[in-house]
Amino acid sequence: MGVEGGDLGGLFPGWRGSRTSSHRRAGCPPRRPTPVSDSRHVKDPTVGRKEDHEEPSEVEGPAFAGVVFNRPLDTVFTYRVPTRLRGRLQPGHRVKAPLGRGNAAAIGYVVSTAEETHLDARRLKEIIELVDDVPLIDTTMLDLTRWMAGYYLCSWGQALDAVVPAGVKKQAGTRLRSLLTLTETGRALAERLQVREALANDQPPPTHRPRRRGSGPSTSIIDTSSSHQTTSEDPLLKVTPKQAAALLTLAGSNEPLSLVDLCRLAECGASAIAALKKSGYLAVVMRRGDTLGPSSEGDKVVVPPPSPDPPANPVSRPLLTPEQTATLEAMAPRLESGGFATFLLHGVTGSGKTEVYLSAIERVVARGREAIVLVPEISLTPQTIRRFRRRFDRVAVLHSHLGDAERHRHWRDIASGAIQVVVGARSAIFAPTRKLGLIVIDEEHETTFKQETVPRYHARDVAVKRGQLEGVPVILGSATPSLESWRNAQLGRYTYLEMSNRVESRPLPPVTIIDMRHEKPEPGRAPGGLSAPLRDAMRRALNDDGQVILLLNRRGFHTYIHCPRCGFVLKCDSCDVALTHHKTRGKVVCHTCDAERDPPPICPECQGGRLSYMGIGTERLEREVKAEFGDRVVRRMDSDTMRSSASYEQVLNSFKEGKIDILLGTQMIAKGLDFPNVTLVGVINADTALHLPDFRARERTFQLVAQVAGRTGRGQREGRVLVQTYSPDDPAIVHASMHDYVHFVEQELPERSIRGYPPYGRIVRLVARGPEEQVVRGFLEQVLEAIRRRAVPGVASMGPAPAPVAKIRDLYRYHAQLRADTAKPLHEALRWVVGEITPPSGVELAIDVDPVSML
Ligand SMILES: Nc1ncnc2c1ncn2[C@@H]1O[C@H](COP(=O)(O)OP(=O)(O)OP(=O)(O)O)[C@@H](O)[C@H]1O
Ligand SMILES: [Zn+2]
Repeated sequence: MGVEGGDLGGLFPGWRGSRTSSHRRAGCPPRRPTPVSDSRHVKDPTVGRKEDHEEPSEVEGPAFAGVVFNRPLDTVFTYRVPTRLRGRLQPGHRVKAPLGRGNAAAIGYVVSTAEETHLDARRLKEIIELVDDVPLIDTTMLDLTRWMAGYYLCSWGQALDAVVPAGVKKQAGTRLRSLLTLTETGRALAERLQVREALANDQPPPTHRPRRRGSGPSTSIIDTSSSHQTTSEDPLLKVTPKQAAALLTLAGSNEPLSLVDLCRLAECGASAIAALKKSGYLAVVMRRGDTLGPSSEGDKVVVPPPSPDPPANPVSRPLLTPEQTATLEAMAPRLESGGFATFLLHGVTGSGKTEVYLSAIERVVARGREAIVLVPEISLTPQTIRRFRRRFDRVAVLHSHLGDAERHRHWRDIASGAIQVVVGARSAIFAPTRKLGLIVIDEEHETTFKQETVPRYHARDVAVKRGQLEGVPVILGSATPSLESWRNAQLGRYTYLEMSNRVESRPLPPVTIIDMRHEKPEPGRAPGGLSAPLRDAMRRALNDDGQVILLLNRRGFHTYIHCPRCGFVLKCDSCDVALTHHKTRGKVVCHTCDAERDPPPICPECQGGRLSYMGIGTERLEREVKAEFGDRVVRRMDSDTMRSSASYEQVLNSFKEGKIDILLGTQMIAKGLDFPNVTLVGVINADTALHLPDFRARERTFQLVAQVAGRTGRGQREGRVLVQTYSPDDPAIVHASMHDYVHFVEQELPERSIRGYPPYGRIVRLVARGPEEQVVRGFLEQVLEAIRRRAVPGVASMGPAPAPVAKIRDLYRYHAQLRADTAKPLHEALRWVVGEITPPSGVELAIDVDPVSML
């Protein structure tokens, strides 16, 4: 597949298909499906089926369509559009079409239509049918996905498929119902019946209504067994009274009716209907309707149910601080009259960034526009959602745990223009808004905006591209911007806006570093747990009726199990990862593949040593804290305890109401939370990410510490922060403790620059994985050799080498890196890999452009 010449647009610059059914000739028409077989031999029962009951008119609409598929094929396939679909089929439609040697029907996306093709039309295959009544994708999304395919080195079909949620593709929450309608002959007969009735009742006969088009956009006739009357006998005489009642009922109804409804309204039985169908008076149409919630039919607008929190009227808006006002004024021209611009809003924790987003959105909503707000999944807290729901009537929240049907309904509501604000995680950037006016990315530095499966896109960067395509402003907000965004602001690509003060001039909390190298391990206490200064500070805060947050970014009880006699470390059987001891469950668990087993009684290696359990995770910390502060209410928040969003919401509510004194947990508690009574934040181990083999390890550490420190001192009361570390001199820790982003950046950037790492250079990471180590390695070596042979100027390559996590789920992993000053040469060096390179069986190759994970 994909072996013929020709290119997709963007990545594949030759492609210039026409987007509309204009009469423009497709400049370099897409390739035909390979291998080309005469469509007359396509053995598909649906081909040539009589699908429409509209009379054949002169055929209108483009005769050819370019279609892409969710496969790693960098090809736009040209198909013939069958007569019955001409004029209906549009770019953005999903279609079923024969693909490949076997001509198996595959679902693809129409990306272009054309009147002509330079290919031999007779040899082209024909589209089988439309999958959806209306196009799922608009032209902006076609452009955006084409850009994604080019930038992230995947196929256009793969990018398109990622944009449409599964629930929408499956049309979850709706089902096809078969309904009955009159055929031509049925309608003629019904009209005669009406006349006969009218005459019998001595009334003027009804004027003949023009024939309605039986099929709306969501209707297709599937059974038109219109075996026209051949008998010479007048059919009027053969119709029974019950059949007549049924015909008259349908003639009087504006809509097709279900069998049940028709029988009820006409007071007839199913046999009368069956007879009418058999005589060709009735036909069955399929129509899609909702199975839940407010119904929608065809393309009617569905207004969602009111939000659970009714908008507080009048909405209480705080008086904006001077910095907030200045920020909004700087953005005002774009908010009020549109146009693309990217604003980097660098505001310290608690400076009121969210309030700025809300006010900015109000301005675009006021002029009838919509906004998309992206937040990291863990920030989709009830607290955040409530703030949006209070200010806007129609908010759609796109959680990752939405069911398919709900997601489908949100999608339709958004597409119908019924939603003002879409708040969601990464994939909400593809929300099908009608009149987009603003995109906001909160916590723009977060790594969760990067998708780790194909297409490996970064939602922040896609957002900027979408803003550019749609001509709308984009706000990137953070207290700790990514170095990429910082540099883009320095280069003038983004407009830099700063808010350096907390609201109401609250001070940023003082941070104390505790050097754990000098903390003496006390008998009975976990080394690396609560230090004496932290215990003191906790006691003081609690005695003062303050609340405490403790961050430890490791779950489990012991984090490391080894044999002191032979040095053996207990690892997962399937992954190159040390196992964590979960004491409550009584298991050792792999945090990579989730496999768990009983802890071995003795060292499995030397069969003699007793295993020693080391390290501290949140489970052990919880026990320590409870032992120390027995009279206090302690809650742990990590993915082991927070199995549902309900438990998350419940804990946060209790904490807010002061029913919890000490909240401890992983990064889940580090971000976005806004609780005024938190007077102490303790970081148990600031170094968990510091020594990872990742050039961003320092940046991540800085961000985490600065963000969690920002959770205190947010109310009337002052807060303080204690940071336990074994690396007290590391710049990430030192600068975070001084809330000094700028100095951190100034010292970090030169190191990146010297090594050619982002934000100065661009990276593409290749990861190959497979069950046999030598095969994986050999394959990646071949790929790199081929890349090196191409010798694209400016591209440096490194590797292959075993990935830092060398095995996951029994698959060996090798990685390699390509680097260049800009993205272009990297694309050039790698573009051919998509669609052309076939890894050996069992081996997969991931091409990760702008990777955020290096492990
Ligand atoms: N102008 C204002 N006057 C009074 N209170 C305000 C104002 N703006 C925001 N606040 C309040 O200050 C607190 C912090 O604001 P907000 O949550 O918007 O800050 P933030 O910068 O988004 O915080 P972070 O990045 O730390 O999560 C909130 O409780 C908010 O309601
Ligand atoms: Zn594992």
